Amino acid sequence: MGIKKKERSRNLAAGRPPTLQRPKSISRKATKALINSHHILGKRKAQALAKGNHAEVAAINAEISALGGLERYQQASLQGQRIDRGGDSSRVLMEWLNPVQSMLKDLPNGPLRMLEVGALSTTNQCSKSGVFAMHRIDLNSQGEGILQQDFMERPLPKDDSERIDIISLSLVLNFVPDAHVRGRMLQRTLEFLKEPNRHANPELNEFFPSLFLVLPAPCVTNSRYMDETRLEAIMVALGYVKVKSKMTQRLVYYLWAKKTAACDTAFAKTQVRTGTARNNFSIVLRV
Ligand SMILES: C[S@@+](CC[C@H](N)C(=O)[O-])C[C@H]1O[C@@H](n2cnc3c(N)ncnc32)[C@H](O)[C@@H]1O
Repeated sequence: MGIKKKERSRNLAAGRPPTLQRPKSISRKATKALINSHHILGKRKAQALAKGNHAEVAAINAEISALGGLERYQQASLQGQRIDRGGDSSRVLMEWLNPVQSMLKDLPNGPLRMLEVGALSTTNQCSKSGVFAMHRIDLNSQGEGILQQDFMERPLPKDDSERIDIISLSLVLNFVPDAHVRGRMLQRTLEFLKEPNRHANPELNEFFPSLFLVLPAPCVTNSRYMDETRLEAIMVALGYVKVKSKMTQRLVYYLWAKKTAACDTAFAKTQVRTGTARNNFSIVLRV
């Protein structure tokens, strides 16, 4: 009996598609180091590209490949989503949406549409909740249910049926190496979201249409060019209002509701803090 059981589970595992296999576990320290190395190489590559230095770009690409490429980076990121390492970030979003979850299950025009940019899994909390029609994209799809697509190249919605109720940018903006592209990415979210105040229920209008944004906490707590005040000023200029926020030692989470049209305010890379042990995370907005 026992032998049969063992065989059955081995067979199941053997038949599992490779994309659904758990990545080999690496230590927290090694995960962090690998992710940091990728971010540094990404930044250097963006600088080399801006200078038109093709030899340097090729050298950096080789370094990225030697680290296992985007694939290995994504595996390291998935490690960070493990329950014992804090769980996936959409858990926080679903907690925030608790007061309206029952309403979301029974909407007259069907489920709200969620676009998850930088999706690594189809089984995180927002997917499992069953309250959203999920649309997942990533530069490098990890498998079925995730479309391989660059958000910056995603075709714009033709009509309201293609517009989105909530976009998730969880640990994506910090992955983008260029501050101008980060700004454009935030501006671009507006082009995909539905118009505000479309629901009969005011509680739903409070939460949607919206952007769920997650960043490593040091992007706002320890950057020379970014703090909470500046991030909020940028988001308000885009027409967003902060509905929820939460900071842990590692991450900062926000839910921003789209409320008004964006205004013509530009944000340059301006120093907001001094000090040597700081990072250079910034977002530049051009109008
Ligand atoms: C650190 S992982 C974040 C994964 C997951 N969202 C999380 O919260 O753990 C960043 C992911 O964003 C993806 N990404 C970065 N820029 C993107 C873009 N322009 N369009 C689509 N995906 C993008 C990368 O390919 C990578 O898989």
